[in-house]
Amino acid sequence: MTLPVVRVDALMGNRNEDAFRQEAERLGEACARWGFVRLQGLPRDLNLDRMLDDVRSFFSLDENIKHRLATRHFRADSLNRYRGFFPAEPGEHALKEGFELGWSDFEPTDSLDFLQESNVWPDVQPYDGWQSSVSLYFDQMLEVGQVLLDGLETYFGLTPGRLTRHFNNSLSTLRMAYYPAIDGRTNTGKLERDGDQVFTTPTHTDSGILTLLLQDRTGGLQVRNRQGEWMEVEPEPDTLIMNIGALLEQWTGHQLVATEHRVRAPDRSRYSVPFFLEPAPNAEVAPLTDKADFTPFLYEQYLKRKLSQFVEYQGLAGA
Ligand SMILES: O=C(O)CCC(=O)C(=O)O
Ligand SMILES: [Fe+2]
Repeated sequence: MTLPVVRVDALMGNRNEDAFRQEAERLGEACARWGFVRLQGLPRDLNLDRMLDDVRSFFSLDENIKHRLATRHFRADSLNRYRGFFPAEPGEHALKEGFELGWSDFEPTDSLDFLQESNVWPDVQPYDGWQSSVSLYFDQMLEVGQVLLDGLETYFGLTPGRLTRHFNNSLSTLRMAYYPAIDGRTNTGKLERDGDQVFTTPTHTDSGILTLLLQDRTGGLQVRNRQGEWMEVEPEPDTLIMNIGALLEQWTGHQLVATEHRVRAPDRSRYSVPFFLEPAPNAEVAPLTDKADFTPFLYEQYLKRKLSQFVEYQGLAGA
């Protein structure tokens, strides 16, 4: 069994209305049934191989350069608590390094509110133009995300803009991730296990709206289907994996599902790039369908509550 394919080109640009409706229906059904989709027919100017090269070159930077970007949880004198680098922590529940960025246009401010936190960038770039290449990828993910939301509006018969309008000034996060190879000497302490398999990202659902995942050719991503069986999502060229987050599940009254997934520990280095599409802080989350029944709230309230559950973010202003 493989995940359904949705063609992004059918949902974009000079679109043919019939093809658009048909693809929006496929997208909605796949998100309702699986919560996971393979995206193909991606924009021509989106260069996935280049992004993976950019990620590998970031993690090959000198350790000191990366550590200067670490968040305060890992580096006491850091000004950043939200956006930045996190090192691998052998013995913990996950085993990966990461570097997280938000919307590239945030200006540095001295506000204590982490929602105002600006990006940090390496003081030595892997190559000239690396930062603009990564920023371009961020903008392209935001655009693909909007195209998909546009399709979901059609699937649910919503007024155009009902969802998409909440994504200007988005709080979306781009994460570059590096999973070191594990071997017999690795401290696998608290890592999740299932039979003889070990997982460097434990079973979870994503918390936001939707995730656009680029993975290299190593493999290891597993998704739990409706029967409760784990299936492997094989890497494929020119493909992104999309999955629904818990907030969109709630927003749609559980008509779309946030599906559990996990990542098996690799025996060689693995690189992946999840882009977590998130609304603007002041987006009002109010029932989207008549199946949804909850009191409206602002996205920033949800985010602060979520983050306060993660030890890395303890002490965030207002969290
Ligand atoms: O690295 C991956 O392939 C997926 C990671 C993931 O599920 C996550 O960061 O939420
Ligand atoms: Fe995830």
